[in-house]
Amino acid sequence: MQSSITVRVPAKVNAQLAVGGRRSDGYHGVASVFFSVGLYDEVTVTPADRLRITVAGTDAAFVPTDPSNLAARAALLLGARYGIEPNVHLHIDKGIPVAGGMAGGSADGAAALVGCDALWGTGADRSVLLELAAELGSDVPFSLTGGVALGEGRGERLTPVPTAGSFHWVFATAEGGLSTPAVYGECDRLRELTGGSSDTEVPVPATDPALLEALRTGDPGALGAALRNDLQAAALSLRPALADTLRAGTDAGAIGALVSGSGPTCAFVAKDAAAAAALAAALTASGTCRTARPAEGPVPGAVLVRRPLVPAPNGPVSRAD
Ligand SMILES: C[C@](O)(CO)[C@H](O)COP(=O)(O)OP(=O)(O)OC[C@H]1O[C@@H](n2ccc(N)nc2=O)[C@H](O)[C@@H]1O
Ligand SMILES: Nc1ncnc2c1ncn2[C@@H]1O[C@H](COP(=O)(O)OP(=O)(O)OP(=O)(O)O)[C@@H](O)[C@H]1O
Repeated sequence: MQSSITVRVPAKVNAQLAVGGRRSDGYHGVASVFFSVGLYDEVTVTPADRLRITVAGTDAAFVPTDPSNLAARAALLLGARYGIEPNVHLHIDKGIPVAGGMAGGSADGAAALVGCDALWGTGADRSVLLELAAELGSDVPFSLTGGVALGEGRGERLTPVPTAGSFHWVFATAEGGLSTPAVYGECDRLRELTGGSSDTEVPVPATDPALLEALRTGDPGALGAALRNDLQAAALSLRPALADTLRAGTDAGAIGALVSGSGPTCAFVAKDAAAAAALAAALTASGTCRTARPAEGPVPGAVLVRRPLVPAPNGPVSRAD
């Protein structure tokens, strides 16, 4: 019989994040070019007598193990949809920075949806998983799909973006996280100083065609030049030291630099794998970040890495893959 399922799920960076005005529901309309990169969490789902969460990895101590954890919320939501008691142990091995602007919690929510679906044999359609993902959070649908995608609405309405080849990124993590609502709130506050922050006062968010062309042609220089994040000023306002990190990366040869999503992780583009390794070493040595890691992308979204154990037709139990 099947014992446990492990799902691997990547982090994201927003190669571009255009933020519209604050809507009446409190969210902001966005045009987000989500880009999945090879920094991963793994979520292992095992049958248990009750819903239980454990967390390992860097900064595990900052991740909630109560029902507010996005992985727990995902199990509860999928269970409620299919009338299943969500009695599972969810073990999260964190490789994605916590509260770092790289959708770590969202990744775990997406992974738990995929893992519980496989464990319970619910066979949910992709469209159902995407709908539940959007209910969990604006970034969760993209964690499910991975690749590169344009996110509209509050970020949950996805359209795949064609890309060529692989791009080389470096991610510089910071001590301590930033709260996503606080960064959006700071963005509104800064906008109030210069003309208003509501839906009617801020232009409709749109993507830059130069970014889409850079992705389509696989040109890292053009990607670096087209990076843009409307939340960056707010993240820098809340954490001024991030300017030093961005400058250190640019001085060390990055061909593009921006704050990742709501921060405080800073993201840099390098021309190839060797340049990314050198840039990560220089950033780590600069003392302007906790550590810097290279990662390639795009990569797929949440995927099963260990399939259920199933009885072989004429023999002992074996792995399905
Ligand atoms: C900054 C990004 O990571 C960029 O991809 C996302 O916009 C944030 O997505 P997320 O963490 O999944 O956020 P959610 O869990 O949906 O929302 C958390 C809070 O962030 C703010 N929020 C989020 C998304 C959005 N489009 N507008 C917002 O104003 C709201 O205050 C909301 O209450
Ligand atoms: N599985 C989880 N992993 C990490 N944080 C979680 C998780 N579930 C809930 N949280 C809560 O969510 C907060 C934000 O963490 P997360 O790592 O998702 O931030 P983020 O990467 O900045 O998110 P995003 O980029 O989607 O805005 C944490 O401070 C924590 O309280």
